[in-house]
Amino acid sequence: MDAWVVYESMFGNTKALAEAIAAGLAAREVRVLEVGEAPLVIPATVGLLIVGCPTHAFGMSRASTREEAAKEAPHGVLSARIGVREWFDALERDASGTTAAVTFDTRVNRPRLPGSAAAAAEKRLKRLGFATVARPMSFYVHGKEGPLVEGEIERATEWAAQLGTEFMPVS
Ligand SMILES: Cc1cc2nc3c(=O)[nH]c(=O)nc-3n(C[C@H](O)[C@H](O)[C@H](O)COP(=O)(O)O)c2cc1C
Repeated sequence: MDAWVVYESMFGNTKALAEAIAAGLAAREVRVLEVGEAPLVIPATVGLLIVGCPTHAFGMSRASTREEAAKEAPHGVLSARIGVREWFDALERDASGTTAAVTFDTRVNRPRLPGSAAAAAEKRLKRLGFATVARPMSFYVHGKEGPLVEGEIERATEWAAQLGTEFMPVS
């Protein structure tokens, strides 16, 4: 079984976590895919789908929030074409209902700021028939453009290692 890590990222923080998560799943077949490049059908060989996105306006990004982000990125944003929301709009349902799926997001490190793109993404995956198997996870950045709060890369690697042990045991 393979694992896919599909991410959306404007300034690179969510991408860095996606790569850390792939590292945490070491010894398994892992593909890291930018959401604009991610296929619209998840092959049956994928046993674990991990989807990550930045929190924008208390939820998943929209074209308007990505445009806002682009204004603050003179060299352009990484996910310039679509976000996870639009990918879900086009993604084929999981007919088997057995593909394990987990979501994560990035959010600013401000106490009591509500809203999590990962929680919204989990709901969409459930409606698409995926078997959401772990609670949505948030990782924190210092400001809109980052950087990541110290220790978040390591926390992401450890989180992925636990997911791997639980849902993709290496025989
Ligand atoms: C338009 C816009 C709206 C945002 N809204 C929120 C928000 O509601 N809550 C939050 O915690 N962070 C918010 N942020 C900060 C993003 O979560 C942050 O930019 C992101 O986590 C950085 O990850 P990235 O580099 O992968 O894009 C917002 C950022 C932008 C650009």
